[in-house]
Order: sequence, then structure tokens, then C-alpha cells
Amino acid sequence: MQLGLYRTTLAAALLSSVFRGKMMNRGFKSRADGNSVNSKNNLTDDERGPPQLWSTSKAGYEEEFPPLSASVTNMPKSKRRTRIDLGTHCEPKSEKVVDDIGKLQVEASTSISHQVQDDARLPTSFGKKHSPSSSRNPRLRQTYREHGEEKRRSTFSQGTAIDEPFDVCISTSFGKKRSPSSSRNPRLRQTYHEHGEEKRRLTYSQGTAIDEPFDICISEAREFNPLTSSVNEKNRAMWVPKVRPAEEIEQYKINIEKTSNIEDSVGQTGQVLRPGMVLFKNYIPLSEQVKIVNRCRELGCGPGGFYRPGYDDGAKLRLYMMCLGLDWNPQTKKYGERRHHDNVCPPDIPHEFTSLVSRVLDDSHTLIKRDFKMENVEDVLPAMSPDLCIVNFYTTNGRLGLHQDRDESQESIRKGLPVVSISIGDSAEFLYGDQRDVDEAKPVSLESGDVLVFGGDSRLIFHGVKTNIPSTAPRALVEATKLRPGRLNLTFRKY
Ligand SMILES: O=C(O)CCC(=O)C(=O)O
Ligand SMILES: [Fe+2]
Repeated sequence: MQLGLYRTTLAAALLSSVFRGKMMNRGFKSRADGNSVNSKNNLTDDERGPPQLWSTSKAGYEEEFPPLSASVTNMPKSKRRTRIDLGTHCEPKSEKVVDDIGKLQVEASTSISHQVQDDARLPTSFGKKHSPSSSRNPRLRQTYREHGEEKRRSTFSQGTAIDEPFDVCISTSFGKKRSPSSSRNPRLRQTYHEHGEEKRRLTYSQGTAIDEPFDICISEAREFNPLTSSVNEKNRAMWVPKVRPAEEIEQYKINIEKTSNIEDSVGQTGQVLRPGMVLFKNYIPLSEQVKIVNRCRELGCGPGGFYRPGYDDGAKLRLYMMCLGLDWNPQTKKYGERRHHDNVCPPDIPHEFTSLVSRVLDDSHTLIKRDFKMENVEDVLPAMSPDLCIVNFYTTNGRLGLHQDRDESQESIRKGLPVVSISIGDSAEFLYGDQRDVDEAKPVSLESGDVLVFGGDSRLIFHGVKTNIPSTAPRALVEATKLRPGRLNLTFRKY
């Protein structure tokens, strides 16, 4: 009996020690996991190593991670995104636009099932504005999901449509793939936040994953210093010296001087490519290009600034985008007053941009009148006063497939109200044609300071950017602005 009791006690002690050991292992393991999650967030760019690429499910897109911009952290706090920024009201747009957009959204939400067949990328939130609370409240989100189709449900279960798609370009995990499970698992996400700054936590609480906007310029702090730079940084710095030779800059200056006689300069720099389509070479003086870059940088680093649009399946556009005036959502292809992913209103179009557009259109009319001896030039190219602008920044391997700009109002398209496109920075090979056919499309080089207008009968031409030509930005522009290697393009339109 005693022996039996002794055996039982011994067995219990043994079992308990094994069990304790297991528990300790588990405890240790969970601490180790926690550390590994947190320590990654504390790494510098160099420690993380070169940016990682990962494949996306959509062919033709490729991930690219430019360097984390130290300049963002160097920027005055007032220019950075804050909770207050995110919660601001939009200035009311003209009543008509608001009204049209409202209708558009109703249409969009009622036609969702057809649209889903057309485009498998559309999220459940297609065409609807999320109330910020519904996007933050998991219960409401689920209710929303319960009404979706299975396919859309699975899209949501990837944690994308509301929470995730845009974080990789600018977050603390910049240049590094965040484990999908950590971004989907609320607990891990919270662990991540607990180690972030207050600002980042606030940004997340808005239901987005965007920490900071993308800076199109490289700050002084990132300039090449051979004594301290890593190989990565040296590579980046090498982009800057190989830019246009000084003679070309001189040519710019000569062209600027010639602008004293508008008709002459329009004749020299402008050509009508086809009815309603006008190209002006070297139209924008270098000093004005500098101002445009600086303005875009300033706006682009603030609320509603540059971000990298993505799709629910994880694919990303090969460019950074900022909208002015109205937001355009590349996924739903709709305009709205607030950005879908963070509920922020886009900044207004600066008035100096608007006056540049009206100068371009006046000069286009002068050119058409002169070349075609016509009186009513607006029949060929209607006048337009922009209420929105899409600003794209293409890094060196950026491009844009052939497409039509047809998401503006039916009235705008029907009247052929022109798109005015301004290029700054590296040159691009631009294609245009009547069909979505790269082989049939005509190429035209768009260089820094060039302006392209397409309206009237050319309003719905197919167009796209085949390639950027690296290191072709004017040296003086790069020196004055520290513009990153790449190309800035602004397209002004009327909704
Ligand atoms: O970058 C360009 O030149 C064209 C941009 C464009 O077509 C667009 O934003 O719709
Ligand atoms: Fe376009």
C-alpha cells in the first residue's frame, strides 16, 4: 500500500516536471516569437539588407521598393500625416460634382455583381464609401462580409480591402516583406503597434496601414557620403550624376528666352499630332519645373499624399500616386471626395497649376488656329478648367499599360474636354493609338518640361508609358530639387 502510494507520488512528480518543462518551453518559444516580430521592426535599412521582391499573383506587375526616405522623418511634424489630418473635413466641392459622385456610387453599388464578373479584383467595398467606424469595427466588417459572395469573402479574408494593401511602400517595414500572417492577425498587429510610435498607432487606428507618405525627393540626409554609405546607398547616389549634359540645359535657357513672343515659341515647341492632340516640347521652363516638383513634394508628403496603389490580390501598380481635387480609386475606377483606403480628402489643386493649364490650352488654341486656319478652335479642342489632377511618380522601372482615360463624367467625355499632361524628370517613351495594341501604337518621347494635350476627337485615345529612360532628367532640376530617379507626371482633367 505504502509502496503503491510512493509509486503514485513519484509518477505524479515525474508527470508534473515533464509538464512544467513543456510549459516553460512554450513560454520561452512565445517570447522568442515575440522578439523576432519586434526585433525586425527595429532594424535599419542596412541591417535589413536589400529590398526583397516577392511575386504577385498578377502577371506584369513587379514589386519594387525604393529606399526608406529619411527625409520623411526629417520633415517638420506639421507636414506629416497626423490623426487630426486624417480626420479633417473635405472642403465641399462644387455641388454638381458632389451630386454626380453620389449618383455614381449608387450605380456602382447596385451593379456590383456584374462588375465582379468583369473584374475579379473588385472588393466587397466596391463603389461604396466605408464609414470609418465600419472599417474599424470587426463586427461590422463581418456583417458586411456576410453579404458578400464567397469569392469576395476570400478576398477579404486576405485582410486586404480595408486594412492592408498600401503599407509596404512606406511603413516601418519598408523594403521588407511583412509576414502576411502578421498583417492579418490582429494580435500580432497589435504587438507590432505596441513598439511603434504613437503616430503610427493612430494611423493604424484609422483602418489603414499607411505610416508615412512617399517622398519623391531624396533628402540631404540621404546624400552620398563615401565614408558612411552602405553599398545600397552608393548605388542610389550613382543615379544622380549621370544626367543631361550642360549644353542641353543651355538649350532650355534659350527656349525660355524665346518665350517673349508667344506665337513664335508655340510654333517652335508645339505640334498637332492628330485632331485634338497637341504636344509641346520644352514648354515648361526649368525654374517652373523646380517649383512644380517642390509643390508636389510638399503636398505628396502631407495628408492625401503619394501612396502606391494596390489591388486586393496583392498586386501593386508600378507607380506612386497622389490625387488633387478629387480622388481616383484605381481599383474601382471611380472618383470620390475621400480616399477609400484612409478616408482622407485629397489636397486642392494649387492655383499656379491651374493657371499653367489655362496657358497650355490657350497656346494649343493659338497653334491649332495658326496651323489649320480655323476660327472656332474650341470645336477641335474644347476649353477646360480642371477640377482634378492625378499625379504619378514612376520610379526607374515604372510604367503604365495602354488605357483610356474614361472615368470622368459622361458629360466631360462627351464634350471631349481635354486631358493636359505634364512631364517632369526622366524622359519616357509614351505610346498612343486607336486600339489597345502596343504594336500598333505610335511612340513619342516625353521629356522633362514637355506637355501633351488630348481632347476633342482624341479624348479617348489609348495611351500608356512603355518605359522610363533612366538618368535623363535635367541635371539642374535634380540638383535643385533632389528629385528621385524617376518621372513625375501630372494629368489635369475635368470630372
Ligand atoms: O505618365 C503619363 O505620361 C501618362 C499618365 C496617364 O496616362 C494617366 O495618369 O492616366
Ligand atoms: Fe491616362
